[in-house]
Amino acid sequence: MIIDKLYDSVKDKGFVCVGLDTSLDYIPENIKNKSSNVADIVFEFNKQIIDCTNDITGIFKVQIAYYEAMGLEGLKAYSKTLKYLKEKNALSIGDVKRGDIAATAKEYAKAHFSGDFEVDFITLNPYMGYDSITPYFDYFKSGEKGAFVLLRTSNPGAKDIEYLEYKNEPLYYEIGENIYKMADEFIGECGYSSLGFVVGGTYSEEATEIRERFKKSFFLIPGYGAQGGKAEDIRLYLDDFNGGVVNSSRGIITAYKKHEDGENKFQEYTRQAVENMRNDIYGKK
Ligand SMILES: O=C(O)c1cc(=O)[nH]c(=O)n1[C@@H]1O[C@H](COP(=O)(O)O)[C@@H](O)[C@H]1O
Repeated sequence: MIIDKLYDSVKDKGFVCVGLDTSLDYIPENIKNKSSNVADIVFEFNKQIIDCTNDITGIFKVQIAYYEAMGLEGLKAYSKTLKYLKEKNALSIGDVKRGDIAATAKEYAKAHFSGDFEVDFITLNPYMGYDSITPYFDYFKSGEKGAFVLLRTSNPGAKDIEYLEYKNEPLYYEIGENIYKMADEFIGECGYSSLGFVVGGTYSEEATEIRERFKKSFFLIPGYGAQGGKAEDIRLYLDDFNGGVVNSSRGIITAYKKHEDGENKFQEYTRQAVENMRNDIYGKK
């Protein structure tokens, strides 16, 4: 199961998930000056990040919106980045947050689990119902692919719908419990399922309860860094520093901007940002 690969990767390389949310605004001038082609510039930036962090990064998450916003050139860079990750034996999450009727979902599955945009995991939005999630199951059964379904997100608007009261508790528990049952079919040797959840690291009130109730769920935990998620809160969602990956995007890929000599030492500062994040969450600083 793909989740066993992720579990082993976290064991070897740690729980950090580097987010390649690449906007042209984030790219140092000296990389921009290397080419006039947008796809090449974006890929070169991502490649440099991957090269200097791969040995301390459990998985990379590539947020497709940033690439779509750049049109066809952006999607070329998206595809090239995913191929490069594969070449480097790095695992990938395509952050596509899909959710649609079954017939369309089947096409999304094909689009992101094969071909030009193939990734190991994708993100899914369950709010159109369970028939928007089940069309991906054949890929999970194959053992090759997995997904993270939004459970309780990191944004302030999470309160608007996810927290609506249902059977005396927030609605996301009801959705979570139903998907958790389905996820039982895809449990790997590591004890976690290839169908996991996205849990925002910006809230901690229910962290212990969430970890306890969804014991066999692997979590994608965004919100550290730019969104202010705290190490002590995020730790609660992990299980012995595994069982989840902690994403930071802007906090890592724009870290170099905080230094006067940042452009010249782009890779050094990027790696340092991952190391600092690891140490912070491990409680070493
Ligand atoms: O599914 C996600 O990855 C996600 C869920 C969520 O609840 N909150 C959240 O921020 N994300 C994503 O995680 C990344 C966070 O980026 P930074 O805030 O720059 O670290 C972005 O790619 C978001 O789209």
